Amino acid sequence: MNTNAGDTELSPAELINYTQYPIDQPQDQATQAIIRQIQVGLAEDGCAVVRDFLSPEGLRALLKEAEERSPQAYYSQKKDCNVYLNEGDASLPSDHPCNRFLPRTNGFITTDLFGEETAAHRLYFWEPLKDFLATCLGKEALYLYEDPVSSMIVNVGRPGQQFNWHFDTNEFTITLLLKAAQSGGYFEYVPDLRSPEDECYAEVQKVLDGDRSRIKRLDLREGDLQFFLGRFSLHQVTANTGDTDRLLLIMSFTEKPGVVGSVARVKDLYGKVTPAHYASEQQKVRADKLLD
Ligand SMILES: O=C(O)CCC(=O)C(=O)O
Ligand SMILES: [Fe+2]
Repeated sequence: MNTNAGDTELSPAELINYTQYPIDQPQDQATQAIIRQIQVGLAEDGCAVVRDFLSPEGLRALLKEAEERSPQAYYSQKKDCNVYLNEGDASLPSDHPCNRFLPRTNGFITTDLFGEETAAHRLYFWEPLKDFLATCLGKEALYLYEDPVSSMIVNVGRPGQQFNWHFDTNEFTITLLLKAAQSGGYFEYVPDLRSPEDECYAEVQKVLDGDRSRIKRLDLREGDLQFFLGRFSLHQVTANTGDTDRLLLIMSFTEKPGVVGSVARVKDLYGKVTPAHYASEQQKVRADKLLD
């Protein structure tokens, strides 16, 4: 029984636009076509959008859950962040990307606020979704991001709020836009700005210095699914210039099992850490040696 929605509980397949995207049937022609579309998008610019991925009922249920929880969103005390969302590096010059701090004012509804009874939880833990994403990425398997605070979250962008240029900890993210900003609140990104082998500091610096030549802006609409490689593509959300909140559901996946965010980053962004964060600090699992 769904105690939140007060109406019939929707199955994961009912949350999505299943007729168009029967993703639990990998051999279906429609699924094959959408996999190809995503693969082309990812290869061309590290990002792909699936229009109207959510069913109208699914969008309604997920939005309702997010709106109910948005008063509990966490807003960091620290408002100036670098692209690595870490403390910076005093041994480097002040204009080095590690020491360039920009305003970040958005908030997050964290994973722990979405119990097992929620539609968001059901969708995130739906095995066919994970398998579908792995196929799109040409990987044998994909793993849920095991961070108990930030694996599946909602980014809340109130009027005036923004999220600075940054890289994610986890490799793959899907986002579902639940409520668009009336104006502003654009997702902008630079595909593949860094690679697992190279931080590409000079290229990061150019973006921070205002070079927009490599920047792409996404046309994302409510109910769309965005497929994104956030560990390698620098990205930001521009200021919400409308009068209503922008709400975006984020589900994260990793290449290796057992990835958990760093204590400092998670505490700062999401306001809480768990014993799992401290445990993973001793034995950090990452598929590369990049900063996060
Ligand atoms: O809100 C968005 O579109 C992206 C949020 C994001 O980049 C993040 O939470 O790491
Ligand atoms: Fe991000």
